[in-house]
Amino acid sequence: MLSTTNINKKYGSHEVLNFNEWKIDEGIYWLKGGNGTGKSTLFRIISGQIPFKGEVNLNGINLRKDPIKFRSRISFAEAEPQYPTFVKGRELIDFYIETREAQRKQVDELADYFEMTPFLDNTIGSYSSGMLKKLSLICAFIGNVDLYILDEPLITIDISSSDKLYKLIKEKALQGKSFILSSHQEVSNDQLELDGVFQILDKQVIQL
Ligand SMILES: Nc1ncnc2c1ncn2[C@@H]1O[C@H](COP(=O)(O)OP(=O)(O)OP(=O)(O)O)[C@@H](O)[C@H]1O
Repeated sequence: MLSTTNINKKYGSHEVLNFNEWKIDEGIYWLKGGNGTGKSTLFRIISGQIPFKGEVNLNGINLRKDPIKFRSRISFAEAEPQYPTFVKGRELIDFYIETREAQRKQVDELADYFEMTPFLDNTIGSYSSGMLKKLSLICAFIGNVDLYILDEPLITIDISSSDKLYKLIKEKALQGKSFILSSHQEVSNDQLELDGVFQILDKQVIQL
């Protein structure tokens, strides 16, 4: 479903990633790695957010040749989401509904599911860090994509929200959707049945 070849990423002269091949089939994957090893960088590369050397393909769609189509098949939730503080939650969600051509009913259900509906008419600047994270997760689940990339989805959200997130991931996986998530917290098989665990080590993605 996702394949990468000859990936090289440098910030100035600082080389962060350098590997030949990394592929995943449909499924749920956990990407591990210590602080600063390059997880967010890899996520930004495979979701088409930053320049890099190499090739990325998703279900036959090449990121360089068909960037708009490629991005329409991926959802990326940043580890530390940043939005303009004066924007209301609902306005951000409306933007996603429009750009992702999603059904409002599906989104209303998602907002209810994560108990965010009462806060959607407040500005994002008034949100707690957990509320902000939940809003970013709701946005990531808006629309219909093939691959969800969730960078540290568990940070700042409470246990009940984590359980809800696991449940949602399982439901989507049953519908054929794939997930790559990073987490410094252990992801056990009771919480989520993983199809693979990877780690970034010495600029390479290795399977554990
Ligand atoms: N925009 C940037 N400009 C310069 N260096 C960067 C930039 N983004 C990341 N880096 C550097 O690239 C390396 C990898 O950072 P990255 O954020 O990808 O790591 P990470 O594995 O996600 O870390 P963490 O677990 O701490 O979130 C770090 O050394 C970081 O300082």
